[in-house]
Amino acid sequence: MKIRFTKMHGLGNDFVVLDAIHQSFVPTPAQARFLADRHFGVGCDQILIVEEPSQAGTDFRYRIFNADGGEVEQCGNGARCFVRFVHDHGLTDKPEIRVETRSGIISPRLEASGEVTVDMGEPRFAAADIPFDSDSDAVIQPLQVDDAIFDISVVSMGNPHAVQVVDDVGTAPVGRYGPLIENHRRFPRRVNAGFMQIVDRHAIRLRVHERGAGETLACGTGACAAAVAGIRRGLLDSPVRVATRGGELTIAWAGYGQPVLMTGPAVRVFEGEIDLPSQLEP
Ligand SMILES: N[C@H](CCC[C@H](N)C(=O)O)C(=O)O
Repeated sequence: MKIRFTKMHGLGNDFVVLDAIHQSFVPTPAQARFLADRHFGVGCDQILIVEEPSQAGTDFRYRIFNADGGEVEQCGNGARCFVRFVHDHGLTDKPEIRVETRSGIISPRLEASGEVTVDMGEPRFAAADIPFDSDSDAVIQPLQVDDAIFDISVVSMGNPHAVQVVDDVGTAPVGRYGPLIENHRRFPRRVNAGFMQIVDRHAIRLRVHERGAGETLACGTGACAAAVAGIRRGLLDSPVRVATRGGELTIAWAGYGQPVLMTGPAVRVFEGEIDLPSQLEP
C-alpha cells in the first residue's frame, strides 16, 4: 500500500502530514512508529492527520500521533503546519480555520507575513486536568525524581506539561531527567517535561523532552505552557518570546479565562510517497 505524505516542520519539530480526506488511511500505532522511524521510515517527531470535521461549525479534524505510536490531544507546532497544509493543498481558502482536536477546538490563522498565529484555547492548572497525582493545585510543587527534587509547575494545553526553571538550558539535565519526568508515576498519562531559563520579563530559552518523542528542537504547546507557568510565577509578562533550539515563538496570554495565542513559522519540506511494509499492511 502506497501512502502519500507531506514532510513539514515548525522550528525543526518535524511532521509527516497525511491527508485522510482524499486518502483513506489513519495509522495504527505500529504504522505510526514505522512512518516516524528515521532509519526505516520517513522520520518525524509526530504524524499529523487531516480529516473532515465531525462537529458543526468546524472546518477540519486534526489527529496527532507521537513517534512512539501513541495518539495525543494536542500539538502546537503541528497546528501551524496544519493550516499551511490545507492551504497548500487547496482544501480551504479561509485564512483562519476552526479545527477539532481531542482536547477541543483551536483556531490557526495564516498571517499575511506567512507566519501562523494559533488560538490554542485556555490553559488548565488543576491537578485533575493535567492529570497529575496531587492533592494541591499550587503554582509550584515539588517532584521527587530519582535522587533529585524539582520545583515544577503543571499546565495542560490539552496535553500535559511539567515545567521547571533552570539557570542555563544549555547545561540543563534534559537527557537524564527528561525521560524520568515523562514516565513519572504521578503522571498517569505521562507528561512533557519543560526546562526554561528566564532571560528577562519578556523572554525565555526553552528545551522540552516530549512525551512519546524525546527531546525535540521545539515544542509549541511546551512554549505555551512555559510562558503561562512563568507568568503565573510572577517571573514573566505577556507577550513572551520563547527561544527554542529550532528558533523563536511568540506566546501571548492575557490571564485566567483567556486563551493562549502562539505565533511562529510553518514550513513544507517535501512531498513523498512510501510503501507500507507487507507486515504492516492494513
Ligand atoms: N509530545 C506531545 C505532542 C506533541 C507536542 C509538540 N510537538 C507541540 O508542538 O506542541 C505530547 O505527547 O503531548
